Amino acid sequence: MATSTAPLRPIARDEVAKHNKPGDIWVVVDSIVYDLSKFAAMHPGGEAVLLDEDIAGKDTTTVFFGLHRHEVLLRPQYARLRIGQIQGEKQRIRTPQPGDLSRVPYGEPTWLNPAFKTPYYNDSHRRLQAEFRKFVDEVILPDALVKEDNGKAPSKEVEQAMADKLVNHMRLGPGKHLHGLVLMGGVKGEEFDFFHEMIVTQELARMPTRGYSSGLGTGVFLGLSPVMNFAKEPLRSRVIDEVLTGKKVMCLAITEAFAGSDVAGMKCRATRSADGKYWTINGTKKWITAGRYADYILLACKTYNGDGPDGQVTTFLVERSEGLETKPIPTTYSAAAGTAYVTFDNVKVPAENQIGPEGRGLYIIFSNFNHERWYMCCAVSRGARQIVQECLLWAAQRDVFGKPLLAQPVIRQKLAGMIAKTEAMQSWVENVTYQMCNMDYALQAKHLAGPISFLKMQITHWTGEITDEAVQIFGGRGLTKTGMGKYIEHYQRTRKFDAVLGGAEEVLGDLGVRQAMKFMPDDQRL
Ligand code: HEM
Repeated sequence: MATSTAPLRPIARDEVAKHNKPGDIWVVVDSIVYDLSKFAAMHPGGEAVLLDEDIAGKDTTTVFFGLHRHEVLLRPQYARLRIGQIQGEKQRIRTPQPGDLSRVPYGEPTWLNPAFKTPYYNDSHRRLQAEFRKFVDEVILPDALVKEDNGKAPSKEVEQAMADKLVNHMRLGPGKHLHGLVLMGGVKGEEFDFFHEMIVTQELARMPTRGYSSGLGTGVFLGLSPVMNFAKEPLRSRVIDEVLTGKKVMCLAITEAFAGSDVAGMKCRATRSADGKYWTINGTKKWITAGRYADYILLACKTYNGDGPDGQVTTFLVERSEGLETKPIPTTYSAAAGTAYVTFDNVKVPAENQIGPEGRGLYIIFSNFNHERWYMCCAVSRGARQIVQECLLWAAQRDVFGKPLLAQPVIRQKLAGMIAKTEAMQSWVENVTYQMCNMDYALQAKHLAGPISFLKMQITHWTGEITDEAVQIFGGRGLTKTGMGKYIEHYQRTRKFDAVLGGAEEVLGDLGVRQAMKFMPDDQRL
């Protein structure tokens, strides 16, 4: 679709050519004639470049797309510069519409390419994907782009719209909480499987707004799962309802300055009151995503004076109350992620807010780790595909040394490696997702902890390599927060989050091998 359907005045190229001097500059971009006479003095790229003899009065389409993203032309303030269209010509460059599938090669996983077959996805997956993509493009993305820049929390309207569309329900994954519900695309809650969940995750991961996306509802599936599986009534139903309907925001607080991957090394502590009616919490938590604006914290800390031995890890639902403070931590992510340093200073928590049995906190936390890591694999592998797409488009539209960048064998070589890794990641994620669909929780815990560890380790490693190559392809633009390479800069700045969070690459590799050794037959020798 063209950038505008409004009829424009037909103008001859000869007429354009006459406007080529200071105070009188016209140019052509994709058949549209722009009058830059007044704008030239305000042009972010300077006035001089527009007065160049190859620019003023000329067709500048190739030069323009070597220097600007297409979206520049769509900004209302620049759309006003249009004065006509070259006689008999049409716009060639389409403006993507909400919900569109990418037509860039490898811009979508193969199951969304009509030429390819898939054993994993059926019509209900396709319906969900189509409706959810449109929803993301129309409702979430505009808010995400603004908030990623200004560092503010996701807007309440977006959170409410997501809740109304049952997105929070879907992000929790398949389960009884979906039964009886009709989800986007008319998908019945009962038929919702891990591929549906993967679609929701991957569609969200298309947004080039990683801080915002992290802050947006991540706490729902990180923090709410333990409440759903281990909390007692009536707390359980109240909190589930409030979080799923968007009334309250939740986060998960495990890591500390004292304990990252070494979860058992935490120092935050809860001491039981003599009458057993409440716990008093003291300590700190660090790198808590969405912590800045969370109403509820699912906290893991060590317990004392309880029924079991002192120093065991127990989980609690902590509500905002006296003595609880959340301070922003500046990270390479946008502040929209709400990353917080949390301090507990004699915070009183009622005994009924204990989640699960005393001393079983590590089990409760670990029980969600496979799902959390698999979620990250789905998201990161989809983000990598966005990087590949940016690079393919850039390499095709950018001219250097008189030819498109793509004409350089070294660039094609880089793209080949990036594409191959992206396809391998998606295929592996789909394979693991298929196993998840066909194993109950116990079998997943037994058989998939290792493969998911390797999957995450390899996906974040490859995505790191893909991002590095992307920066080489974009050059200085890949290090610049605005303009052509802004999304590459964004990914290269934030990519380490995935390699560290949810289990560092090294820890996961080690875990994967140790899990594999559990299955090593003792009756085999070389
Ligand atoms: C419709 C006409 C044009 C508009 C609305 C426009 C707008 C802009 C904007 C908004 C930027 C800031 C960077 C960005 O947001 O991408 C920019 C940068 C720039 N523009 Fe234009 N521009 C126009 C035409 C041209 C043309 C014909 C040239 C030809 C030389 C040009 C050369 C540049 C350069 C060299 C930069 C700096 C790029 C960089 O920093 O990498 N612009 N322009």
